[in-house]
Amino acid sequence: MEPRRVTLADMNQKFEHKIKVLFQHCDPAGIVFYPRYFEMVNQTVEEWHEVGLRHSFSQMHRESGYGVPTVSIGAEFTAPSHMGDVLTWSLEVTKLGRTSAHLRIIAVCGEALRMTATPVLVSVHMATGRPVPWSDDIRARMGSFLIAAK
Ligand SMILES: CC(C)(COP(=O)(O)OP(=O)(O)OC[C@H]1O[C@@H](n2cnc3c(N)ncnc32)[C@H](O)[C@@H]1OP(=O)(O)O)[C@@H](O)C(=O)NCCC(=O)NCCSC(=O)c1cc(O)c2ccccc2c1O
Repeated sequence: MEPRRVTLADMNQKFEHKIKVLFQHCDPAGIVFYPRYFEMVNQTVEEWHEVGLRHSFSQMHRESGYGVPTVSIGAEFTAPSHMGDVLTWSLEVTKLGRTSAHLRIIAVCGEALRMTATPVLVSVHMATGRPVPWSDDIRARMGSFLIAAK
């Protein structure tokens, strides 16, 4: 069957979830330590797979036999976060390649931007560690989070 094309009407979805900043995330200065932000970025990617793409990480790794390592990541820390802050994380796809997906993930607290991460994930076959094209199904689901070129 011909894979369904992603149309403009399908695009521009944004995945959102919230993470409360806990004591375990903070350094002695009382602000979120940057490796913890990267864990939250990872958590956002996992939640997106589970809820947004309806293809959980356990399904992907244990049943489908592929993974999505990060080949590149940019990060900008705009303002500090403190214990008790509730961060709203949102994720969009900025580019969908043959085997790669470029993401923009931002964390805000209320209206205030705290961090922006721009990871590039690559679909790899777990047994070989080599890139494999996205399946038509996952490509179509990821396509709905693709932001239209401005
Ligand atoms: C990932 C690799 C196997 C890719 O190998 P290679 O670069 O040789 O492949 P290609 O040249 O064919 O390129 C494939 C594809 O990637 C794009 N690309 C390659 N390099 C870059 C780059 N620097 N920036 C942007 N894009 C790049 C290229 O354009 C191709 O795209 P197409 O769409 O055109 O097909 C190999 O690079 C590799 O194995 N790298 C090491 C990966 C790694 O170890 N990362 C750190 C650890 S990963 C990790 O800890 C991790 C754990 C998790 O639990 C995660 C959970 C959720 C998300 C991420 C997780 C995660 O990253």
